[in-house]
Amino acid sequence: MSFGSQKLVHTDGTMHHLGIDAVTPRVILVPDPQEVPLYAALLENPVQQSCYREYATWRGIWRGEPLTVMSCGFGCMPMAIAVEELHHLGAESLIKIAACPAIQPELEPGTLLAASGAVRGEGATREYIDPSYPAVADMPLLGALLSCGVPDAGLFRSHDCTSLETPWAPGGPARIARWAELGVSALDGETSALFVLASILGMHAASLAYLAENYATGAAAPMDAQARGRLFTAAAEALRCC
Ligand SMILES: O=P(O)(O)O[C@H]1O[C@H](CO)[C@@H](O)[C@H]1O
Ligand SMILES: O=c1cc[nH]c(=O)[nH]1
Repeated sequence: MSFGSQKLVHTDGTMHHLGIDAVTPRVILVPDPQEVPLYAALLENPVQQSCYREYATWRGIWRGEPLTVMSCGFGCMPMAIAVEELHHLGAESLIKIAACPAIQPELEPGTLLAASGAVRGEGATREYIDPSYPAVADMPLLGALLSCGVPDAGLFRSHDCTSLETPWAPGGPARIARWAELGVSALDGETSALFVLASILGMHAASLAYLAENYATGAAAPMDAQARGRLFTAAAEALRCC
């Protein structure tokens, strides 16, 4: 499947936005390029492949298998570009990992939550396909996460207004309460684009959050080296099983 996606490359063969010309079939995506080396340090023989625009790419070995850790930038447009270009390079399975706020009171900060699907509360994916198209996780990859120590899955809301949908923004608590009433568990900025683009391009995608805070209760947990280790290990093991 290509959905009309065009492969845009520089004259040296590297992808127009990612700045790389090859990738492993399995990729872990992290919004912040500065966090990529922290996760890559958990691989054997980590090597930096490229650092271009907001896309930093490292590769290494996880329990005998090649694995890439790459930044996807913040928000749905950079994520959509990343998925398209990874598709052109032959990537097959993608898991995004990030720290996200929970919005249901029973969700404990410090726990992991996988996305079963995502509200398309952003503009990027509407440019690709009608809003009635679902943003859902790849079922085998989601199942692998749940078998690899992730206790639960729920709906994420991916949106373009991170600073407005907080408990301290004017009108923020009401916005959050509305989504909580509709069964949304957590907020993020990229999962809906990951799911929609992966679906239309025939790739496997999942999204995993470390719940660093809970907007409903005010509770928080540190996003530290131990938290990164748990998040990364669950994603790397799930990719290895699929
Ligand atoms: O783990 P970090 O970099 O905080 O990423 C999360 O935080 C961003 C917004 O602040 C979201 O887009 C989400 O994916
Ligand atoms: O919507 C979001 C996404 C990430 N972090 C936040 O605080 N809000």
